[in-house]
Amino acid sequence: MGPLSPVRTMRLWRPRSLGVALGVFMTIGFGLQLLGGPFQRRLPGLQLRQSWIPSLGPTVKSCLPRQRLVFLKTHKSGSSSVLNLLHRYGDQQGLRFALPAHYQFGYPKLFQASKVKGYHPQSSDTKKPFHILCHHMRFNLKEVLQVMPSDSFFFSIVRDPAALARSAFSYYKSTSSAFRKAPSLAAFLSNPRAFYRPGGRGNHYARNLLWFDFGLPFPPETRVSPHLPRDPSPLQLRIIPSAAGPGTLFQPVTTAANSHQHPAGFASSDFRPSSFIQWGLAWLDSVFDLVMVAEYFDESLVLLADALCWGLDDVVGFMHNAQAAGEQRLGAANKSVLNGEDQQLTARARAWNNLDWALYTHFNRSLWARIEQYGRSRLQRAVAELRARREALAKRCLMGGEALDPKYITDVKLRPFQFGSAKVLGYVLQSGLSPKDQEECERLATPELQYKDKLDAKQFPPTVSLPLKTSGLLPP
Ligand SMILES: Nc1ncnc2c1ncn2[C@@H]1O[C@H](COP(=O)(O)OS(=O)(=O)O)[C@@H](OP(=O)(O)O)[C@H]1O
Repeated sequence: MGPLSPVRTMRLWRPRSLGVALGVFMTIGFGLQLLGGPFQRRLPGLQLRQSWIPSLGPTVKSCLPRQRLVFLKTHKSGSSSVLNLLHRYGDQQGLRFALPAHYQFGYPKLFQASKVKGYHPQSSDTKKPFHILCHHMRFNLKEVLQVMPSDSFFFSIVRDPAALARSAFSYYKSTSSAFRKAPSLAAFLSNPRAFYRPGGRGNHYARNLLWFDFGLPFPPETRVSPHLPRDPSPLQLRIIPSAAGPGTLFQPVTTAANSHQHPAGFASSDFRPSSFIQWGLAWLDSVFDLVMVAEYFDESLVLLADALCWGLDDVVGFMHNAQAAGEQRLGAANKSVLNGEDQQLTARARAWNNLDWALYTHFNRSLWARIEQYGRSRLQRAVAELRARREALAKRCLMGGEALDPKYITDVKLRPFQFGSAKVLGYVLQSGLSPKDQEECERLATPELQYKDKLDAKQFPPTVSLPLKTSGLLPP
């Protein structure tokens, strides 16, 4: 490997070295606190990513589409819907995917380059043969850079930990020992310590799953605050009027006094992100070019298309991997007025997943800062256009125009993998589609596992064994 550029060197701060740095940092943290102001601002050299400049508008096309991508597919956060658009784009453009031998890269272990099918150690960025790395992993930058060029576009997605907890509890009920013992999510969150043991089987699904997937080290004091289950500051959720429709979601409200510092839930000093967390977030900022927010999925897609210099048609798609009762769960987390029980559950889930809540609010803020840069009304127009195209596609492609219970999906190519305690919804195509529409609609509706198999077969075509010349071995 040639000399490391400062950017690459800094990016190689992997979790273990980060952990040591964090330990040192925490010991001097108090002194730094005395300097006042957010610590992040005192690390000018740490911001490694090129700062993002929004494009000038639809008429000015001065960029080249980016085709080297690392997508950290976090769990239960809308990531399968993103995966579908990556699969489609890479498939149509003939790009090479860094694929796992099965469906994940040794998860929950940290990502290892050796788990990539067809990987051979490469000496330089230019020789790296893959364009897209996007399947489930626990992020490990050093190993990712063995497979992908360091100037790849790094991105990921986060979701409100309360919605994520509802989704994960139902999906991983039998996988996590903590969830398995709990009769309900409400019972679990009312006294998590009664069920949860750190390091217990599958228990990374039960607490701070996003933080885990991002490969960050856990602070030594990862334990329930003595104030739990007291709720953090009263949660208010505001519906954004412009985001009407099924995708209508919320923006955590901040009070006027603290709007630039602490989103709702951090207003209480108990939930102020510690310096440890701040450091982890600053590190992620230095690595990831964009972190999407599931609650603002369409807004995130528009920003993604802009950052990648892709068209809207490249990012428009259908929702994948929704669980049958998911809409109620999603609704519960996003209703403007939550009933007492929902509100308590939401608050408890956010407090229990305190690291994820810090991640989520951090990236929610970054997204909104980016939206401001892009221009709110310009974004609204693009989101409306995206939704109109999605609706038109749904009408053209889908039986019933929407996701259906798997009992209706008889085509194995389209039936989503069923797991967890709720049904996973999928799609049935309209009959009588033209061959062109059939192909396009199938791409949009294909679940992630089947699409991965298709890409795998394309990249690694089965070797055809040559017919043997010995006629004696051939059947008569
Ligand atoms: N576009 C969009 N916006 C908001 N939310 C979305 C979106 N697409 C998928 N989802 C919801 O994300 C949940 C599935 O997440 P993942 O695909 O990451 O799950 S998995 O880890 O790959 O199994 C799953 O949540 P639940 O239904 O609550 O389980 C999906 O409904």
